Amino acid sequence: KQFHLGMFEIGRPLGKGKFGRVYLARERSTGFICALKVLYKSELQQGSGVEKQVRREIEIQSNLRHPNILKLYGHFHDSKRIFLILEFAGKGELYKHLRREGRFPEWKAAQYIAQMAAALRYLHRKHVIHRDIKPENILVGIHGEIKISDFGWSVHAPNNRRNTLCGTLDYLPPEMIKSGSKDNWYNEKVDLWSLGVLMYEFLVGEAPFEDTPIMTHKRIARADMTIPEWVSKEAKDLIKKLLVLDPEKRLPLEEVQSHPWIIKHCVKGERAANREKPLK
Ligand SMILES: COc1cccc(-c2nc(Nc3cc(C)[nH]n3)cc3ccccc23)c1
Repeated sequence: KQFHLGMFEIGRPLGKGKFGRVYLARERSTGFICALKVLYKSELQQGSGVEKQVRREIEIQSNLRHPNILKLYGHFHDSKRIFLILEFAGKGELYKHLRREGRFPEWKAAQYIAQMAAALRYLHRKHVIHRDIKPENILVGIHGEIKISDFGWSVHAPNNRRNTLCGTLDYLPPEMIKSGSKDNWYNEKVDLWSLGVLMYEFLVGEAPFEDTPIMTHKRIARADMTIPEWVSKEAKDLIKKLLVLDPEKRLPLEEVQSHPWIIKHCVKGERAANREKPLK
C-alpha cells in the first residue's frame, strides 16, 4: 500500500528523541488513529550506517504481528524525512510509569514479564533477537498491556540519567560487554539476561548492576547483585535463573512462562484483563 503525508491529519506531538519526533495522527479516509514517527535523513546520515540500520529495523518490524509488539503498519519518505506509521499505545512509556510508581507490585510485574516472555518467544521463533530490552523501549496500551516498541533506535528524549552518551550499560549481558567472541552477540539468550534485568528493575525500582560505568561493567561480568529480602522467594528464584553468566544455563522462555511466580500472579481468562488485582 502506498502511503503519503497528505493521507494523515497530524495531532499533538507525543514526544521527541534521539532521531526525531513522534506525533499522534489520524488516517483521513478511515479515521484510524496511529503514531507517526518522523526521522530526519540528515540526522541519520551523520550516524555511521544508521540509515541502513533503520531500513533493516523497518524490514524486521513490519513483518511482526504480536499483541505485545508495537505494529509498524508502513512507511514512506519525502526529500528530507522518513515517516514510520506505528501502532498507537494509549498509555505511553512504561519507564515513565515505573519512575512515577517507584516500583511495581509483584502481580503487575509478573503480568508484564509474562507478556514480555510471550513476545520474546514469538521473536525468537522468527529468529529475531531484540538485544535492547529495557523499560525505555516498552510502551503501554490502553488496556495496560505492554508493547515492545523499539527495534534498534530510541524515541525517548535524553531526559533521564540513563540516556548517557553511550546509552545505559545496565541491561547488557556479560557476553556483550566482554571483548572476544562476538558470535554470542547473535545468540537469542542475550534477551533472557535482559528479561532478568527488567524483572529486577520492575520489582526493586532500580537495575541490579546500577553503579558507576566501571563498577557496572565489573558487576555484570560477575553477575554480582543483591536482591532485597522483601522480594518474594519465588520472584528471587526466577531472577536468579535468568541472571546466569553462562547463556546456555539461562531459563528458557517456555519455563519462564510456567514458573511458579508467573503462574501464581497471572490468572488466565478474559475477566482478568479488566481486573486491577488477580483473583485470590
Ligand atoms: C519522549 O516522550 C515520548 C516519546 C515518544 C512517544 C511518547 C508517547 N507515546 C505514546 N504512544 C505511542 C508512541 C508510539 C510510537 N506509539 N504509541 C503515548 C504517550 C502518551 C503520553 C505521553 C507520551 C506518549 C512519549
